[in-house]
Amino acid sequence: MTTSARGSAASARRLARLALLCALAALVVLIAGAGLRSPLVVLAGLAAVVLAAIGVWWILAHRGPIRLLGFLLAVGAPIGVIVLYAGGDLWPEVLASMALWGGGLASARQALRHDTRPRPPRIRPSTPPQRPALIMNPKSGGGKVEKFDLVAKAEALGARVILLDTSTHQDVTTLARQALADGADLLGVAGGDGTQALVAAVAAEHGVPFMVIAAGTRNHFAMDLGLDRADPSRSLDALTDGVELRIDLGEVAGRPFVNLVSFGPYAEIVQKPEYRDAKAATALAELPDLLLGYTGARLSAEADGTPLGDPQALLVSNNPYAMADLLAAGRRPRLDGGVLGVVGLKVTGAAQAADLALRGERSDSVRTMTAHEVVVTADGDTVAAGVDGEALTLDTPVRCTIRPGALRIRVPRNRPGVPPAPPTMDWRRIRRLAFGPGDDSSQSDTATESDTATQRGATG
Ligand SMILES: Nc1ncnc2c1ncn2[C@@H]1O[C@H](COP(=O)(O)OP(=O)(O)OP(=O)(O)O)[C@@H](O)[C@H]1O
Repeated sequence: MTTSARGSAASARRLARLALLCALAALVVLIAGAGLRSPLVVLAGLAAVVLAAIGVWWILAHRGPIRLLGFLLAVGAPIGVIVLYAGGDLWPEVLASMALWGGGLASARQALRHDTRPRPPRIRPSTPPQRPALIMNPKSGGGKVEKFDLVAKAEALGARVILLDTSTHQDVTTLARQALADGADLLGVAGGDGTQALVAAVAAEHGVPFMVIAAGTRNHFAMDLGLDRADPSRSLDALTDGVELRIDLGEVAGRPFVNLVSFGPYAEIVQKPEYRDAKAATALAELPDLLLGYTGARLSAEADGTPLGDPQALLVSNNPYAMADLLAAGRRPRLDGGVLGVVGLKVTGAAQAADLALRGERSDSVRTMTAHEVVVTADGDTVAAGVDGEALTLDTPVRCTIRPGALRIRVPRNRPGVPPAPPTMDWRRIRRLAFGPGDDSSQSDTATESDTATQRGATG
């Protein structure tokens, strides 16, 4: 074990012990304050979570009086439990116990982070491009191309800039192919993830490097590449002081994707013409029929031949998302694992909604796996899909595959890097970390010393 790995293991052990201490203190404070009423306090808290989840389900899946009842439950349950604690004069104990429990959770997560060394991507030697061509969308990210003066900065570094004419729909695939025919030796995009995927596919097809300029609104792809999303002009450093990575490219119905394909209610709703003008109202109007299966496509799917049943919603991603993070920022620890991430979700009633609220990703409503091929069928000839944020209608069956290492990607040598994804909570692992024999067989991927050293250099 190296000195830094030993330091990390020691920190993980300290944090795991602190987490257990906080959890124990949370229990002691509660029992000391509430005595025999402690189980009731915990039960009341859990009941509030369950009732609020049922309320949320009724809001989403029903209309009229049941939706109203759902609203009352979702708001009333947390308020009710607060009033109950206040009435029993248990406020200080409950607050202190919750604060300690929160501290315990935070320490536990930190301990797991220290114990997990994500494998850095392998960096390949490469020479700077001589004739880079960058496609820029002046409308992306609310006008970041102009705001960050990207055209002038890129041209000053010797790049040819192709500015999209957003008054009409331009075929970016043809623009990218033309740029290569004109002699470009690197393609890049300052724009949304959908545009990134189309141009990345052309780059992969011709074996030239691709470059991402984080000028979109969400920039999910740029985030998982570890680029600076606050200042897209920093991405241009890849032209002069860059390194090359090899990453995977997803393919759905023969079309490339860099992040995610979604099927189900979300994909159906965003295709409604009225969605652009009234997002929340359209979602609330459409969700009940979609969730209860009265309208919309009934999906069924198979991952590498394993049936996934008939999920209500299905996400297929280019490499799996960190589960603990899926509903938050949505982060993929790596983009070169050579597999698709698959998440199927099925909630058909209030009980399952409550189970999902209590057990999260461990709930029976969630199914996760990795696969090389996912085939999605529906009860119609076509199905709505969101591909890297673009609303599309695809012919069924829809085949999703992955092309491992298909894309050469050039990123700045000095970039913020990918923050480690929040680990899934596992108290048994915390106990082992705190008191088990120290070892270096952590949950890391098998990072080699040289990889780690290169990544440290890469992330500055
Ligand atoms: N190929 C294209 N030709 C012409 N205009 C385009 C093209 N692609 C996108 N646009 C226009 O640019 C706008 C913004 O594009 P895009 O969706 O790529 O960026 P974004 O919304 O900022 O990114 P994100 O995917 O991160 O949300 C679109 O709403 C559309 O008006």
